[in-house]
Amino acid sequence: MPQSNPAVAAHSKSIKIVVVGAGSVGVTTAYALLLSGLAAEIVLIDIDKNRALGEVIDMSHAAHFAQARVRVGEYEDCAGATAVVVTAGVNQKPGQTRLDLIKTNYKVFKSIIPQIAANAPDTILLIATNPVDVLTHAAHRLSGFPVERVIGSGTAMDTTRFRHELGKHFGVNPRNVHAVIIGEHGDSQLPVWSLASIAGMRLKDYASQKGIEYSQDAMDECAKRTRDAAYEIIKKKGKTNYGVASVLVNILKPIITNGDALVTVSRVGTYGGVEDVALSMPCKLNRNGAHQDVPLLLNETEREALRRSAESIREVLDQLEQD
Ligand SMILES: NC(=O)C1=CN([C@@H]2O[C@H](COP(=O)(O)OP(=O)(O)OC[C@H]3O[C@@H](n4cnc5c(N)ncnc54)[C@H](O)[C@@H]3O)[C@@H](O)[C@H]2O)C=CC1
Ligand SMILES: CC(=O)C(=O)O
Repeated sequence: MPQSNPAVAAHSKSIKIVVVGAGSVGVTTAYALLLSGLAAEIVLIDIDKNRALGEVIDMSHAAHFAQARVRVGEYEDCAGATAVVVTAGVNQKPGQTRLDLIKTNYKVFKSIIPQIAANAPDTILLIATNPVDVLTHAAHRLSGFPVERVIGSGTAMDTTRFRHELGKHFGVNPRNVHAVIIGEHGDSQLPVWSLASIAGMRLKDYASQKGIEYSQDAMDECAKRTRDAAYEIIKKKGKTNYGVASVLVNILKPIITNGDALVTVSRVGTYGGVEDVALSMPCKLNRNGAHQDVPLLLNETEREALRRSAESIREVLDQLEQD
């Protein structure tokens, strides 16, 4: 339902958000955004104009119960957008990794990112298309935008899943679990166990205080279910959409409201000594984009895992740059 918070409503009056890609992720995001009340205007762009139009007609009937206008657009309509969410491209088939999508989706990005940048030179790009880290890097290069204004949804999705798993395990609301997944939104992601806490206590201490059994095996199982969640969902229903749509709206919210929220998103930088790659660390999000002013105190094992994650992304980028 529309937001009743007056501060959010005041921000939202002039907010236009463009969603490129009116497939499953794009329309679920547009719908979640519509119901959030965060935007006054939502524009859908897709190479398949008929598909986008059908979605818009359907969603305009939902807009009746919200406070935003939804319409089909062209790249010229990106002008004045606070953010452009990019969800265009192919998704994984059962058994495929996210990195398997790179060739096809890089081609898609070469056709769409320059058009967005030409029409909306001051906007923020929010990338969801996979492999999201490699494509966040590509979008930075193809747009010429500063790194702060090219944000990949990254491990915001995995962090949400991780908190869900830990919340179930410890019997608390996931919002009260302070734990992050960093690195690649993919197989080399890593949980930051050394900083995970509930009610200000390390997980082991919380378990002991509550008389809950604690084992590293059970924790590793939570991390494994997090890492493999997309594979499992895709095997069963062919795609993922609700989780990512909510995560994208949660990233858009502090951008729209200048909220300074800390979210694990992907951004180009130097990680574990590996230069010029995009991967996720907690960033402060506001109207100017994603800011990496939250240095994590990782232990030696985590620093090494982060370096390996960064190197695996760098290898794909090197390959892409050679092709
Ligand atoms: N970052 C994340 O956490 C997640 C990312 N994804 C990724 O999002 C992407 C989209 O997934 P779905 O929506 O399920 O796919 P989909 O196939 O339902 O939709 C993709 C849409 O992109 C459009 N498209 C393709 N080429 C285009 C172009 N050149 N210009 C404009 N539109 C174009 C298609 O017409 C289609 O409507 C995939 O890469 C998927 O892996 C999916 C879920 C989570
Ligand atoms: C498909 C994907 O990247 C996800 O659901 O995490």
